[in-house]
Amino acid sequence: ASIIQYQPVELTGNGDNDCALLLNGPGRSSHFDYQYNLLRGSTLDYNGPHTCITYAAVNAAYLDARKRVLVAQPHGDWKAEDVASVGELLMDISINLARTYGLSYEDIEKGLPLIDTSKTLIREVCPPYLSNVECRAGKYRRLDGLCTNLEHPTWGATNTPFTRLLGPLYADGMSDPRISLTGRHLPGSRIVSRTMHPDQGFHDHAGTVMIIAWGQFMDHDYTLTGTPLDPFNRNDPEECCGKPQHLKHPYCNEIPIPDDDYFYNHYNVRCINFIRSFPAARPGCRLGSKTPFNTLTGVLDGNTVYGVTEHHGRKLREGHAGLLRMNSAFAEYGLKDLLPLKLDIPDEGCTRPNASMYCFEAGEIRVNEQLVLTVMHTLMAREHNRVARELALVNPHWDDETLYQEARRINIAIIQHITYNEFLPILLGKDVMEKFGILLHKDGYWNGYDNDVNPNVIDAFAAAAYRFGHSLLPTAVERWSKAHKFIASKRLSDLIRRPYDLYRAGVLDEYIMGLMNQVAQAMDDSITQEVTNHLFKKVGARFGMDLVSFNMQRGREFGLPGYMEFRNFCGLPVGDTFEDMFGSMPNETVAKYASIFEHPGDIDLWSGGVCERPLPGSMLGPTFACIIATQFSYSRRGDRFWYELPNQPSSFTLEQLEEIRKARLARVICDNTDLIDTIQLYPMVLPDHELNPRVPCKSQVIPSMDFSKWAEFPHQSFFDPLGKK
Ligand code: HEM
Repeated sequence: ASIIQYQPVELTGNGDNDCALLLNGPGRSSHFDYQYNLLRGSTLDYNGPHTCITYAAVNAAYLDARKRVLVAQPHGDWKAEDVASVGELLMDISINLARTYGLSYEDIEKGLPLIDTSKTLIREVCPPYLSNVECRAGKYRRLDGLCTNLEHPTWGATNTPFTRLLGPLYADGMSDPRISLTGRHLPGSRIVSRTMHPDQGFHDHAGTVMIIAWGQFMDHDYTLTGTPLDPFNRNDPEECCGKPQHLKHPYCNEIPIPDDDYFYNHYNVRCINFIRSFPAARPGCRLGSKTPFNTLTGVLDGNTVYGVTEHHGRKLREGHAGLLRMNSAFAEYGLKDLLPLKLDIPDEGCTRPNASMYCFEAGEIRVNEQLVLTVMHTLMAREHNRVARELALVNPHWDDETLYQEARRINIAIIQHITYNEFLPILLGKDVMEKFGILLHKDGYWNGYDNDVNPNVIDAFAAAAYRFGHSLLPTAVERWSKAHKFIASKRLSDLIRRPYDLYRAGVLDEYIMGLMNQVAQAMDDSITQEVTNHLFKKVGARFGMDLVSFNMQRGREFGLPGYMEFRNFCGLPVGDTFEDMFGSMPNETVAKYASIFEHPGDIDLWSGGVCERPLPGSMLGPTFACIIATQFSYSRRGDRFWYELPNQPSSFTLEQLEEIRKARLARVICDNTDLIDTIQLYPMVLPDHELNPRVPCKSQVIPSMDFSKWAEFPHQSFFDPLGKK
């Protein structure tokens, strides 16, 4: 096979008939042949004459696409739907060129993105944040993540494409959801869900529900896929099932439910609504196949607390003393504040029993997805205000902005430290962390920032691997007393989008006590029916939706290749037959796969990943461990604001860094709750007399940070020993 070479062409005269892209061979097919996906271009014969795609051809495709696609050109912030309109236009142009020139898989994936579209009419509509951002190195990171990397301003920023670990597998080579390697349909997502992921309820041996809470809180720091939303209540549109084609939402990709479904057939449910993701506009508005995009930042930057736009960020602030706005509902009892009420668009992500009940507002829109998550948001918002007050004591001359930014910088460092110091060692285990270079330094600076690492979220992380948490979900969530005694529990589905228990004084602390004392479900193929049959159940309804089906449907519509390809990427043994899988998962699991899939290469990544046997010392099997560790490595090495770094405007002093290293989740809980006075050292693991003892909050076994290390001598003009000013 010949080596494929693409030649992006340097324009000097910018003539319309100059080549924008030279293909080393002729066009091969006038339609997208799924075979090309399978062959991935590797055995194609490229011995023909060169094919030249001219700037004139790109411009013609652009003008043609503009007739079909209405492109948004907002003056202020670019919202996901605005970006998507440009994404749709770019897809239309790419499809047009692919058809005209009969482009192969390889041409679409590697050739089209080489065209410099800033030399075409496309530049008229390219969002400014994707085409020309000037960065200056400052002390504080931007909320939208732009300029995290000074040379590549969009790396890690909001509303930019997910990173592909492997080239996508779309049925049409461009955007249609993946189909079987045989060219036929895959088994429906619900069939995979009910066959492979029934509710068996095994428990983990040591991990507490706090892992789930922190895990989901981290997920919401990382990833929220851009999808169309209902313009009124900002929830997923429900315009797929049962609608005639012409009334369906254009992004519908509904999930059929077989007639014989053991659960949904009782309620005559034959279909579950599902909406596809938006197409991204790539940086520089480059062409290519559909890539979904992330509306959050790829770095860990506490957007859960602070938001990702200036407008939202401002709204969350009190406006003085660097504080975040809170709701002092229990001030009369001397109890700590709750998050503020979500008053605008109150139904967004919130199931309200009546018009006088409100959910909560925080930096991330899914704060009310389930009560336990709301609890974590409350803790970290309280922590911000606690840090801001401490800083004000040592620096009374600091204004609102300085206090806010400094408290934010410290709070983000605390989140990063707890994640890598307490959460990842339990999730991945020390061996995996060592292998992927993500063990923290114990002292001194860590000088590992790498300008060439893009911290954007990996597609397979968002659409599959980091959804491992769905396997840990319990059927009921428990409340415990401060004396570590069980009080009561509530069904998980009754807490999803219904965080109202928190309006009862003292209950937040009881949930936190529960999080630390209740054991999580095992990380395995079994998933609670609370989310496979009852997800987002409406008030009074007896059934809901299926999260496991969503995971599969999302992976397919993202164009994620199958589980086997990711094993291969991770250097793990792969095979062409089901028997080849016996080593990595139980025999019965393999047999069940063989009963529904035609080819082992078709198995969905999320499904295969949760079925793998965990690695020693880890909660995860090798494929998920590899994808998740890769992401956490990118997010550290690609973050110019990472808290351990030296020599950056944002760097802490060594003394301050030593204080940040004292941060512990147990201390955050002790400092930001009302009743809790004893706690195990590592709240994500069950208490144990020897390994994880309970200690009093006031004991210095759980150290506190010393904020005097942030004391700054007032600037000369503030300092007036004679008291004349
Ligand atoms: C009761 C708890 C939870 C509920 C109700 C829930 C529900 C959901 C839903 C509805 C989606 C969107 C599915 C789609 O349309 O593709 C989702 C996505 C996701 N979930 Fe969960 N989830 C929960 C817990 C968790 C946990 C504990 C983790 C991780 C530790 C997690 C990780 C993710 C990730 C990474 C995504 C993809 C986000 C995106 O890019 O849009 N979830 N979850």
